[in-house]
Amino acid sequence: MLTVRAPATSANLGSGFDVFGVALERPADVVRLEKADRVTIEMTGAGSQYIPEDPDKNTVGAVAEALDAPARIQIDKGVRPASGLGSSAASAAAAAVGLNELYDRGYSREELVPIAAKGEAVVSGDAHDDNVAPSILGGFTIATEKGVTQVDADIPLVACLPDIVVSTRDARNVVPETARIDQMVETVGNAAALTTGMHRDDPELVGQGMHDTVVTPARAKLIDGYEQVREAALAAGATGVTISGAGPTVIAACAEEDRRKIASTMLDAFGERGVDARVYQTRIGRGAEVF
Ligand SMILES: Nc1ncnc2c1ncn2[C@@H]1O[C@H](COP(=O)(O)OP(=O)(O)OP(=O)(O)O)[C@@H](O)[C@H]1O
Ligand SMILES: N[C@@H](CCO)C(=O)O
Repeated sequence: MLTVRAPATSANLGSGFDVFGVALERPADVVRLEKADRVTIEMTGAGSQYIPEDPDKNTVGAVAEALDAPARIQIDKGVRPASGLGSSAASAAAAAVGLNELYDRGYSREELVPIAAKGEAVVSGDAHDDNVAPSILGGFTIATEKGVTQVDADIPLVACLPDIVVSTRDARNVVPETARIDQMVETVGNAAALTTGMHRDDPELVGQGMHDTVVTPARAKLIDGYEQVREAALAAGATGVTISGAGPTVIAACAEEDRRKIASTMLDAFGERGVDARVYQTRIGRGAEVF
């Protein structure tokens, strides 16, 4: 029996739609695996009642098939599904790292990223790397068609998850098909600022680079209270605020000393809209760990 802890992740970070991602120190999925004749899946934890245990419908099933690694897989969800915190990716990342070790397949962490992404294809129809890459590698990741670049970074974050469900499929349907040239120029500048900020562990620059006028405004309409929560977090000292992944989690970058105040302010702002929420005071963290 092998145990893997794979972290939640936040994709996009505003200016890096389908490209940027970060691993969060918490929450995380904990997955236990042991060799078996066929794949079986048992789910417990946050939102597990909504997740199919059928290997054809669960992200870990596709990973086990890709690695030709049948196993009894027990998943304890720390990351609620349809959260924007890479819930489906955390399980897939844990399965890829764990089954690779259990069956001694010999893949590097980088090579496991596209394998784990096959699990993501099961739920969103597309094999995105931007959640599985940070969940496997940790830190800040840049996923392009050429592969993944990873940077260790240390930025305090607040992730506020409202009691709203946004599926990745629905959130992808509202993404505009085109952008104006001035929006493209702004996005390139912000993405460059954010990347530099990650290299320097600079929350100011990272927050500045999270601004996005293309995808985020379209998706914000799916999250009741988004604008109010964003404004409240900025007023409490957040250096940048955006939608985490496909939402509904709202994520803020900040200095360490402002994190607690920002967290309670975001909860209050959702509360004022009558929306229950929970908040994670977290930071950029490590990738999947095997115990
Ligand atoms: N192991 C798994 N863990 C979580 N969700 C799973 C798993 N396997 C299949 N699913 C399905 O995936 C869907 C959730 O994935 P989705 O991509 O919409 O959300 P997310 O992973 O939390 O968010 P995001 O990718 O935006 O960060 C749900 O329909 C859920 O039933
Ligand atoms: N980049 C993806 C992340 C969710 O899988 C999106 O925002 O749709």
